[in-house]
Formats: sequence, structure tokens, C-alpha cells
Amino acid sequence: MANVLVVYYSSYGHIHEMALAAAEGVKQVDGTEVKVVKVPEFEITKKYMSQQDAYVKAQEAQEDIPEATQDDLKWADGIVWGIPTRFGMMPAQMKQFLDSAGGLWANGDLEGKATAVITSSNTIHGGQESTAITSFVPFMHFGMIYVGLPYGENPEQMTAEGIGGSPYAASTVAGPDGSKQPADGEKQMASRLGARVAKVAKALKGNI
Ligand SMILES: Cc1cc2nc3c(=O)[nH]c(=O)nc-3n(C[C@H](O)[C@H](O)[C@H](O)COP(=O)(O)O)c2cc1C
Repeated sequence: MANVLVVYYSSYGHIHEMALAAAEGVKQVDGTEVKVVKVPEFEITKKYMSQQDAYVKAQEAQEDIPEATQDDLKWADGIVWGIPTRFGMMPAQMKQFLDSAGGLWANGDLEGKATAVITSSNTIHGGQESTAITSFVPFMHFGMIYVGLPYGENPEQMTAEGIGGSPYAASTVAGPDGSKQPADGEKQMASRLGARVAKVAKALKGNI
């Protein structure tokens, strides 16, 4: 049995939806248990962004998702991180969650766990790849084993359409005003990534 955690932060719901797609992929792998949790929001972000309808609606839709704890990270054999782009890299909420896990780093608690990223940005060149690649850096410090999303599993990546998905991460393009919802092909790639992390986590468990 391998435990897979899908831990995400989402202001407007795109990463929430992609995280649920990844969890569905995990469920397709026998002998795995999946848990979906969200990184806590900042009070200052609530104060300023609660004036936006899209933010309020997306937060209401996530009310039933439990907040992530460090015990969740320890429980997991594999971790899928849902990380939207903020100025080309991860949001401060996610960075704060990682920065508070220095004790896990010191104990080596996350070493050897399979890990992967799902991301989202409004524009196709606005951080789809840079967010995944820069997120890789702290995950290497934690000693996790990065799982990519190769072309071989994802014919969607060979399309000329403006959709997310790269060898580095599953992703969605939210569109200039953020109103585009994750496309079926983008969710399919997130689901395959969830399944891939589950398979790698199972294979690694007890062997590393
Ligand atoms: C403070 C801030 C910075 C952002 N920076 C970028 C950016 O650098 N490039 C981009 O394409 N989109 C950017 N966006 C748009 C977000 O990436 C987009 O809203 C997000 O991926 C949607 O995911 P979510 O619905 O899960 O929050 C930014 C949004 C905010 C609020």
C-alpha cells in the first residue's frame, strides 16, 4: 500500500480542479490511498482578494477540503503539489508551507518520496515551465524524487493548441482574464501524473 498526498493552493479554483483530477489518477492505481489537502490561506490575501467574486466562489468550493499539515507530508509516500504561478514562480502561501517544514528537512522525513507538480498560469508563457522548474529546487533540498510527465504518455503535448502540459509538470492555461477552465486534455494529463506518482511511490516504498 502506498499513500499519495495531493497538496495544493488555489485562489481561483483552477489548481483545485487539477488537483482533483490528479487524485482520480491516483485512485486508478491498485494498492494506493489518496488524500487531497489545501495549503492555508494568508489573512492579508483574504482581506484584499475577497473583493473579487471569482476568488470568493472558488474559496467556497474548497471549504470541505482539509488544511494541510506536516503530518500529512509524513504520511505520504508520494506527493503531488498543486502550485499556481505567481510572477513566474510558486505563491508565498506554498513557500511559507515549505519553509515551515524545516524540521522535516532536518530529519530527512521527505527523502525518497516520489513528487510531481501541477501548475497553472493565465498566459502560456507566463510561468508554465518556470514555476515547475523553480519548485523543483526546494523539492531537491527535501530529497524527493521528481516525477515528470513525458511525451510518451501524453499525446496532448504534441498539439499546436494553446493548452498546458510539459515534461516538467501537468498544467492548465487559465486565459488572460482567468475565465478559461481546465480543458479535458489538461485534466487528463494531471490524472496521468497522479497515477505516475502513485506507481513510482509504490515501487520506491521500502527500497530507498
Ligand atoms: C499575484 C498574482 C501573480 C500572478 N502572476 C502570473 C504570472 O506571472 N504569469 C501568469 O501567466 N499568470 C499569473 N497570474 C495568474 C495566475 O497564475 C492564475 O490566476 C492562476 O494560475 C490560476 O490558478 P488558481 O485558479 O488555482 O488560483 C498571477 C496571479 C496573481 C494573483
